[in-house]
Amino acid sequence: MNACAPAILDWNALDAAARAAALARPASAHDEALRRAVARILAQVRADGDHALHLLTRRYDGCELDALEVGDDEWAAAEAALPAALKAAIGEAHERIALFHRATAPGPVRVETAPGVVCERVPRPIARVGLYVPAGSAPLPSTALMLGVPAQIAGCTGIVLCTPPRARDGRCDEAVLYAARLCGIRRVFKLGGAQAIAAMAYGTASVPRCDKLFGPGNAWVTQAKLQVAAEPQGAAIDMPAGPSEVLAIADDAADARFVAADLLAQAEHGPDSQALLLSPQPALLEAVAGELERRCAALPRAAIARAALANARLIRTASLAQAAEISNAYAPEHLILNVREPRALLERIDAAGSVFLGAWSPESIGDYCSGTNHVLPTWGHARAWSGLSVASFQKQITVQELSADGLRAIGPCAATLARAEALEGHAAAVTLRLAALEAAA
Ligand SMILES: NC(=O)c1ccc[n+]([C@@H]2O[C@H](COP(=O)([O-])OP(=O)(O)OC[C@H]3O[C@@H](n4cnc5c(N)ncnc54)[C@H](O)[C@@H]3O)[C@@H](O)[C@H]2O)c1
Ligand SMILES: N[C@H](CO)Cc1c[nH]c[nH+]1
Ligand SMILES: [Zn+2]
Repeated sequence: MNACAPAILDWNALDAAARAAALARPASAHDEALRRAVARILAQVRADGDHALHLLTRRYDGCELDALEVGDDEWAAAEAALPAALKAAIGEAHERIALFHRATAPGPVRVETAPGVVCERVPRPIARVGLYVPAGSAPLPSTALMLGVPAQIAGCTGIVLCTPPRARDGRCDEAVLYAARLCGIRRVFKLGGAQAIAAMAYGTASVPRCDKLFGPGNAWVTQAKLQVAAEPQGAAIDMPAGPSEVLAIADDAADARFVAADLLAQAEHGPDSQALLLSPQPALLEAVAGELERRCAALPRAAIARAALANARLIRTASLAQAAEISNAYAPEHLILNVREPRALLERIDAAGSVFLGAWSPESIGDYCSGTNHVLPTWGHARAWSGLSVASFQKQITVQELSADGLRAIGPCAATLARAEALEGHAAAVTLRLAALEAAA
């Protein structure tokens, strides 16, 4: 019996309820008990500031901190301790991520919409941004790059980063610190979970208050971000980036080992990760089930992957086109098109955080170093949200400038529309000037 591999479902034999169940996500980040517990943590930090942060860090991260902020000696020790090969890999990934993010950064736009009427859009960095780098089950220095690089390119000046400290020595992961420094980040706080989000949203004596919070995390982090964003005057958030998800579509050309490895790569993130495979090929589905079983057991994080595979689905579809339809309905964070003609299938895709085309584009490469961002919408939010980019760290301000001729040309249009809305004051701001121009002519 398969301890890891989920059963194979035939989509066209499922009724509507079974189909909905097959695409349902684990409700970890939206559980009512969690919601209440997170609200308590937020209130505690709001009321007691640093004192609450010390207490919550002792309770949830198992360490007693002298100072919440990483000091000079810890920065230096991290730099000294990191192996050269890891520093080089972080540097190499940084370069490619920066290359892609610079190329996709919005620049200023200027359009003359009528003679004498100039409209512009100018990007401005968000001043104070708060980045969250997960480190509960494993520190993720790659996430420090995915947050730090676009923040740096956007020109944000007040960057704060929070990441949970290690229980054994109360220090932050060395690679996270190294990646942060490479992105020009100088203020890192040893805080995790909902308390880190509260600290950055409200500010405390030690932690500066931020205008917008970024980064993925577990259910505590995601729920805390949703709650602070819903408060009046609360910090904005990037997106609800919760437990990792992958959906693969594969045909008979796919290597079952590659497909299974891609599913397990996301399953090992956490017990609430979700992995789906859609294929019209029963033989491939069977082979992937076998590979999942074999490979899951061999992973160091087998227990986590096994728990996540309880949420996994292997689904037989009538065709690749039907697989694309199901994928669009699910809107996965990561979509792998491991098929003979991935570009053709991509044409049918309209909702996914990031797409990986063909046999040689493993999802893990996007997690680390292809150049795209790995902070992506989960939970179906890819229907309406995009992954992080430089634009996420900016505001886009529009500007207009009219010459006298420009106002003469388009002023009557505005006055007519204003009167249609019974806003005579709006119309007067235009017609007064038009009259002044006529008088001066
Ligand atoms: N969507 C994305 O772009 C993306 C990217 C990377 C990682 N992820 C996800 O991020 C998550 C990382 O989770 P993690 O747990 O490893 O690290 P984490 O840093 O998100 O969470 C650890 C913190 O959770 C808090 N916590 C844990 N148990 C608690 C409890 N019982 N009560 C209150 N607080 C508690 C602690 O304060 C701890 O510091 C995974 O789910 C992974 O899938 C998503
Ligand atoms: N797959 C994660 C996003 O869902 C990102 C990540 C970081 N490290 C490895 N993977
Ligand atoms: Zn990953």
